[in-house]
Amino acid sequence: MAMIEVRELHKSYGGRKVVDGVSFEVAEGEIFGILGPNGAGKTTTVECVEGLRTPDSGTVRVAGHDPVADREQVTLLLGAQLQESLLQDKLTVREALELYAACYPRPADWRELADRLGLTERLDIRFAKLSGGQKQRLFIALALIGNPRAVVLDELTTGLDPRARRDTWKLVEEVRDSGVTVLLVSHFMEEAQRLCDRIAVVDRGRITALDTPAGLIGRAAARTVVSFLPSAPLDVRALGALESAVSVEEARDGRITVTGTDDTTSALLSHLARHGVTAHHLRVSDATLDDAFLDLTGTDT
Ligand SMILES: Nc1ncnc2c1ncn2[C@@H]1O[C@H](COP(=O)(O)OP(=O)(O)OP(=O)(O)O)[C@@H](O)[C@H]1O
Repeated sequence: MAMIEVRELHKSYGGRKVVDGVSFEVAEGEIFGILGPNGAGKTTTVECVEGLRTPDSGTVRVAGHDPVADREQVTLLLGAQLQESLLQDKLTVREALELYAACYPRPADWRELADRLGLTERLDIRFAKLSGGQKQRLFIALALIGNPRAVVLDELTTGLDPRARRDTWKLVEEVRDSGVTVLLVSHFMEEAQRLCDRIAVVDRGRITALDTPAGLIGRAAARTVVSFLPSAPLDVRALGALESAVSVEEARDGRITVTGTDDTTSALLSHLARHGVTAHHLRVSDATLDDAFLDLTGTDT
């Protein structure tokens, strides 16, 4: 049985479809990502999974339970990351952990959890005085305090500096390694690529692709990115006509970037040789999840 199952989920606000037939399953022990541009319907989808919103139609199951009808059961099975506004500024880390632990019949040992999440030194610090990274660590601790089998983490690293973001990613991996299934909402490509076993790309309320990060990248039309500084002026438009070329850009410093497939790279090198142009500072790289995302949604994040 899947840990989380969503079938044909529909939700509208004021007649506007926000979630339009979303279906996916999250297997036990998986980190499953929901990735999409702002307003795509990601939060609405996971709030239906958490039982915070009632779907207009479709079914949602968490370990076989309906989040609306079996609210109490699902609250015990599924930990949810709090929104910042729900914690009082004056509450200390210790008070928050004790308070939330008291809400569950079989809570985790909050001292152990604080230790795992690097919060032991911060126990007497008030919430308002914590750094962004420390707040997020506290939210992860609170999501895990009821010993859930799965957690929903929504835009966990938004607003964090790169270092704190990487530390948080490590924690999410540790959470998965401890046997907890993770449903992660993100609009950071790098985050999804690094953490997720599978990703559903959501655009305007629909899933446009569902695959492993490598599968999504492979599916994108553009797979190879070549950039170079030409030794002599080049007709940039002619490069756009090369086999399977998807885009050609010329930067202000004269660097040209051609996106396409391996065939485009071969055609480009032959083209340069024919025109007696040398490619200085040549870089060839595989497309990233960013490129795949643009292909699959037609939008940037
Ligand atoms: N309670 C509500 N009433 C009306 N419209 C809403 C409500 N909640 C969300 N919306 C709208 O529904 C759309 C989808 O919102 P949602 O938060 O699910 O998207 P999202 O993909 O999580 O976006 P973001 O990354 O910006 O959080 C947005 O246009 C949002 O303004």
